[in-house]
Amino acid sequence: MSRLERNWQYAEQYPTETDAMVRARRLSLELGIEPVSRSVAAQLGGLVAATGARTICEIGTGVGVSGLALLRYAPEATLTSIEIESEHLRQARTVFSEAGVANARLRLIEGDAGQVLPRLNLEAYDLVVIDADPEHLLSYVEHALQIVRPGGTIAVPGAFAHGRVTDPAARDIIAQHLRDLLTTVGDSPAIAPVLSPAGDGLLMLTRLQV
Ligand SMILES: C[S@@+](CC[C@H](N)C(=O)[O-])C[C@H]1O[C@@H](n2cnc3c(N)ncnc32)[C@H](O)[C@@H]1O
Repeated sequence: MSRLERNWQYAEQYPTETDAMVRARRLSLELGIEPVSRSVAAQLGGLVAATGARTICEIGTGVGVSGLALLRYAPEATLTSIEIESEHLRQARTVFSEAGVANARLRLIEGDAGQVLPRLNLEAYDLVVIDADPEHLLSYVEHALQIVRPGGTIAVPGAFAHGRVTDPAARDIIAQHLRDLLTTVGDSPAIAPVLSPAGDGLLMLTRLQV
């Protein structure tokens, strides 16, 4: 194992999670739903804590691992989370309930993000997390830039597409979309981009107040 791999593995194993997060992660893996990794969960929770985010929107609830991380350090925050699979949402409701998250802090929307995002209020969210349907990522980022407030952040776990983005031989559409996105935001005067190697890559785009 190389030094960089050791560092990555150490960072992945470092975060401690609540019992509810551990249970949700186990359930997610049992159901074949890929949750955010431990270090990505920690970075999302840390981002909320650092920025004081109160209004959070997420695409891809899964069974709620990322949702629990987003709400972990922010008792005042509310989470709007969009999920296309009713069974995933049903499991997520149980996960949030067993974790003691009050219903008033949650708006769980069953539907296709492509249909739901245009209905959300403009500039209403401090943080938008996109963790679903990578084929439509570029469109989701465009919508997210509309609903996030100036100074707010869009977070994209899975930014390396299971390592394909960094593999020059990988030419599939999702890897290409992600490379296009990384190039576009890297040059944008309106966005501060940060690419973390946590998990499978975590891209964080802060909408500048220009
Ligand atoms: C990678 S999993 C999300 C994991 C979750 N963020 C977590 O960490 O626990 C992606 C989820 O997005 C959902 N999904 C896929 N396509 C979608 C779409 N078009 N709109 C909304 N949700 C979608 C899937 O059903 C799946 O539950």
